[in-house]
Amino acid sequence: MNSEQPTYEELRRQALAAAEPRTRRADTAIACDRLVRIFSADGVEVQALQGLELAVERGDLVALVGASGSGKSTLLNILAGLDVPTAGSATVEGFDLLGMSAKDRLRYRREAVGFVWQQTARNLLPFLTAAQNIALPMQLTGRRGRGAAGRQADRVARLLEALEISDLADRRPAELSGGQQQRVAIAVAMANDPAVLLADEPTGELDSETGAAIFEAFRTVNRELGATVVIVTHDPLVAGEVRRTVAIRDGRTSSEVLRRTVTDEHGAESVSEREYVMLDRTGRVQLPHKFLEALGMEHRVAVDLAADHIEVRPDTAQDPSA
Ligand SMILES: Nc1ncnc2c1ncn2[C@@H]1O[C@H](COP(=O)(O)OP(=O)(O)OP(=O)(O)O)[C@@H](O)[C@H]1O
Repeated sequence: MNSEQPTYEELRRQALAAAEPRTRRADTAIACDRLVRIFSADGVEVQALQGLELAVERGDLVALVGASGSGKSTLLNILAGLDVPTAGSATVEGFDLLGMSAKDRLRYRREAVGFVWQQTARNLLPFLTAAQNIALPMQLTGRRGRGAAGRQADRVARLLEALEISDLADRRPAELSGGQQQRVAIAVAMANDPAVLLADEPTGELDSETGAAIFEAFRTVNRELGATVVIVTHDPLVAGEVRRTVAIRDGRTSSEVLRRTVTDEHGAESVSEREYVMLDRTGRVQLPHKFLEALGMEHRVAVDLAADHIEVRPDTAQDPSA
């Protein structure tokens, strides 16, 4: 470093002064830190999650994308309280998903999170009507006493209305289309007013038009009912519609796309998007394959500190032993 370049300490001071205040913990709905899930089957170990880090703010709507087998469903099952991680930490709305007692886990699954599956039939009981399916989770939490039945009926009506299915209240699942079933499923998942709604490929069995309408229903739930929503999807249309898309690669969060609406000087709105790669606590980043390929980078790269960024260059150094 020559004498005109700022020192590390000066850069650190400048960066701290310029940084936005960190998101307060109170605003975080989901926090996963170095999350590991190892499955053992027939003596073979599969590391489905390999130190995954993820923070989701309250009220956010996030899409999780990634190749088949990258760990998306494993993560969602853990967040749903259906599976327990091998190591690391995961907290959702103050519930510690590794340290919960069986009783707390049940309460967590019934009250703190809602879940929508891909298979429309899996979300609903076939012998109950839409309204009865929506009322069931409330009855299971066992809240009784004066006015409980009235409050439940009001909540069912409110959810039917929010999801625009009031006219389907008395139909059984077999009498509903796939898209209508998913709307009812979202209402069921929101019955106990959970803070977090999780969905695994909820539009996977639907045609693209119906899928877009269902995605709009998730938006409604996010906006009008205030739930933090995390959706696993393969659908690029869905992924392209949310403010934040998180990509998972090999059991870790690898990159993120953030979108925001910008208004130009003529008042015209457009969406600008920016891709970020994740930086973990040990300083590891997963650089995009296409960038590495373009510059033929592999194995070893040269890294330099500049005033406001870090430079990564192909390794052109001579091999000292050559
Ligand atoms: N119960 C299990 N037992 C053994 N291995 C498992 C189990 N569940 C998942 N795996 C393995 O963990 C890895 C991650 O699987 P996961 O289902 O989370 O991926 P995914 O990203 O959701 O894939 P897809 O998009 O195909 O659903 C895969 O290699 C999978 O085979």
